[in-house]
Amino acid sequence: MGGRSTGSFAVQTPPLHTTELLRRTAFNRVFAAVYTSAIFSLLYHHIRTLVHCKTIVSFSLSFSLLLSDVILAFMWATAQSFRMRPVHRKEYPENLENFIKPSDFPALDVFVCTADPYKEPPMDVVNTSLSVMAYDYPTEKLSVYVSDDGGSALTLFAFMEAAKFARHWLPFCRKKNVMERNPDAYFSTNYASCPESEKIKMMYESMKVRVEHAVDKGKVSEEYIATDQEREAFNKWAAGNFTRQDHPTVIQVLLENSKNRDISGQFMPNLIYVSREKSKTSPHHFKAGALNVLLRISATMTNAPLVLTLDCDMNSNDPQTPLRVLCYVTDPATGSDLAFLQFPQRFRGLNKTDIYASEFKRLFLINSLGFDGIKGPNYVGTGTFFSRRSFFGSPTNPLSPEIPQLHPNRVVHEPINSPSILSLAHHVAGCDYEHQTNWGSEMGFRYGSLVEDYNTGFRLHCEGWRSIFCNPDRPAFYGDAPVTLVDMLNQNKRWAIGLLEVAFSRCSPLIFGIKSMGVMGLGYAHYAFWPIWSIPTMVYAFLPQLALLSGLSIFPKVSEPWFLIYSFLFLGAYGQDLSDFILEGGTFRKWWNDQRMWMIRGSSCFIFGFLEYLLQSLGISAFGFNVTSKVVDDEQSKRYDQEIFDFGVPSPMFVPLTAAAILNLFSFFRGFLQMIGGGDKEGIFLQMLISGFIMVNCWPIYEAIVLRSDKGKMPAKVTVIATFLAWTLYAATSLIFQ
Ligand SMILES: O=c1ccn([C@@H]2O[C@H](COP(=O)(O)OP(=O)(O)O[C@H]3O[C@H](CO)[C@@H](O)[C@H](O)[C@H]3O)[C@@H](O)[C@H]2O)c(=O)[nH]1
Ligand SMILES: [Mn+2]
Repeated sequence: MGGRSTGSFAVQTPPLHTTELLRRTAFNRVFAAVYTSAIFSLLYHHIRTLVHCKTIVSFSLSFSLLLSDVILAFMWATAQSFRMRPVHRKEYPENLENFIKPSDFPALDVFVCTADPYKEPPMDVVNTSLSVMAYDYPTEKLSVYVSDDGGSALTLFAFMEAAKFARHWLPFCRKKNVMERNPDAYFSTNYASCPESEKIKMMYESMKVRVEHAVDKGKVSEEYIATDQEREAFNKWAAGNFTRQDHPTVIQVLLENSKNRDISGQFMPNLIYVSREKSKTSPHHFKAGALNVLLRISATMTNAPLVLTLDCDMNSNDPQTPLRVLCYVTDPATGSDLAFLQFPQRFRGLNKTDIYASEFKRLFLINSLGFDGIKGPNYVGTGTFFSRRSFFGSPTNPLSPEIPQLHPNRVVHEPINSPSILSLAHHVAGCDYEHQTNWGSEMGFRYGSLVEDYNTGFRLHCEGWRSIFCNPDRPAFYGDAPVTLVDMLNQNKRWAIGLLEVAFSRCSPLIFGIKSMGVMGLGYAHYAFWPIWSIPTMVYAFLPQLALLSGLSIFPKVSEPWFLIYSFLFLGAYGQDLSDFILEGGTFRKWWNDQRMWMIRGSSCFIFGFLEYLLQSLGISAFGFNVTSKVVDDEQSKRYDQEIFDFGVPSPMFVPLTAAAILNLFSFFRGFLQMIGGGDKEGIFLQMLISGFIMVNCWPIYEAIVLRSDKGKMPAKVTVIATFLAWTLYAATSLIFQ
């Protein structure tokens, strides 16, 4: 950080940001060395056993254990990239005034994506957008673009209403210095009640009633349409052949910052509704496609150098967030190779011990701190401030877009609502526009994976861009996490498929990634191969138990030194995981639930993701982006708040999970009988430990099968199929293990 001299005294300019290496780094490195030796000795043990196998059965058993442990070792080794150099950063937005005047702030384009008015209620999208429109940022530099992939008049209507409400809401927030600028969140807290706030609340409630009424009816009533201009906009839907998958582009400028003023007389930010052209014959590339259209439309209208991407549920919780971003962006020391700043995904309304581990503390926080000490965190799709330039080639090798109007350096002079701009905007939103261009491959958000966020961040890092992790004490954003098990598993299955698409692509992190960026590539490979976690999970959930049921001992005896290696490897990995978790503000109960969810993912959504990916690769089936529902019924949310697992909606993904639970129970009791009956105790001790540990983890499943009678209990169908599966496995293996 540079100094500044005042008169004859050299005064240190107060810093904009600081970075501190975490204290646990040294320990992490030593521990990694010790743990590596333990892994190698275990692998040696496995290979030795394998060589001495005399039968096919014992060979396959040993081979499965070896394969599982090799995969676990791979996961562990690649995860070390997150442990070698973790850092904490701090920003000091209060010092910003020493460096830059508000009139020199860079412009900011905010992208909000939504895709389905029934899974993502338009009122939620509106709340998210209002929360960023109310940022403490010069309004003439702020634009909010909403992408509606649902192509819904209901969402447009909600935004027409929001534009009117914003005229009151924005000055109110400024005047009262409200921190919570998402009206829904504000009015559900203990806000300071006064005549003015009550008046605004009434307006908010009546807007909500109109929007929800329209959503319930599935159309916008005549009485709600106020002007000819609005009617004209809705006429596009009335034309008859307008469907979600097939419709022309709709671009509606709802607020213009050189024209529209709020009730206090201040100009408003730009607000633009976009629903890109869709046609059944052109691929639309889901969210990445939507974001690229917004990149181009915003280029024609405002072309701000800073771009914030948000999911429709991710609303702002701190109006000063853009100022934190400026702490890095305006600092000359930051360098011109900064592609994006990532804020962690945080979630509103998680239950106390986070039973579905939706917080993803490792993914969104711990590992991001680790990456931050190297080249920076991976992009997680939302809460991300990009430099527009980073979408157009590497830091040293810029790519020119196919038309000059999209160039990231261009300054737009015309008003956004002028006919020439609008016609260009429609042109770049067309579904054939990207034909034979670099969009999605070298330019913009990258295609080819259902986790476009992971893929795009990965490719940017490979190109030589950096990123920064920004994790202020007051969370910058809050989003929604799925509150039913099946929603969570479906979301994670989509991620698994998307990750495998990158893992086995031309630019696999394992080869291309490590070649381009060393240790960072390892971290990316760790994520790409997440789904293969299902292999060791399934092996350890079934194999020792099936062996136990046949009275077969497959692990070292307690008295053998190899037993110590096993114990060290297990306790070491779990212990370090727990300590990372606690050091970053977690609790023991949350950690416990987190490790349980990893077992559950490994034996449900990851296997199914794996299979679906295979089927797609063989051309047998195709998958899409199945949007996570942000609506919950009261009963489900009650169960969630009571921390009860929700198996209510049957899913094939529950079957392996339930089969494992049943099998572990039986094998444990079989082993227990053997032990008290004076059989071999030492030989089956480890198998008993594993079964016992899994059983403790499976408690919610036993409860859901036997003890519960509410609607979230295990569907009988699943229990029957799982029991049959467990029994078949037992019958088959007991023949083989003879
Ligand atoms: O065709 C589509 C599909 C989705 N979306 C939007 O993408 C966002 C994320 O969708 P969601 O169903 O909430 O997915 P999640 O799995 O919860 O999201 C995580 O994972 C996604 C990648 O799978 C990332 O894009 C997200 O940013 C990240 O939060 C939402 O705003 C959607 O409206 C679109 O705009 N168009
Ligand atoms: Mn989401």
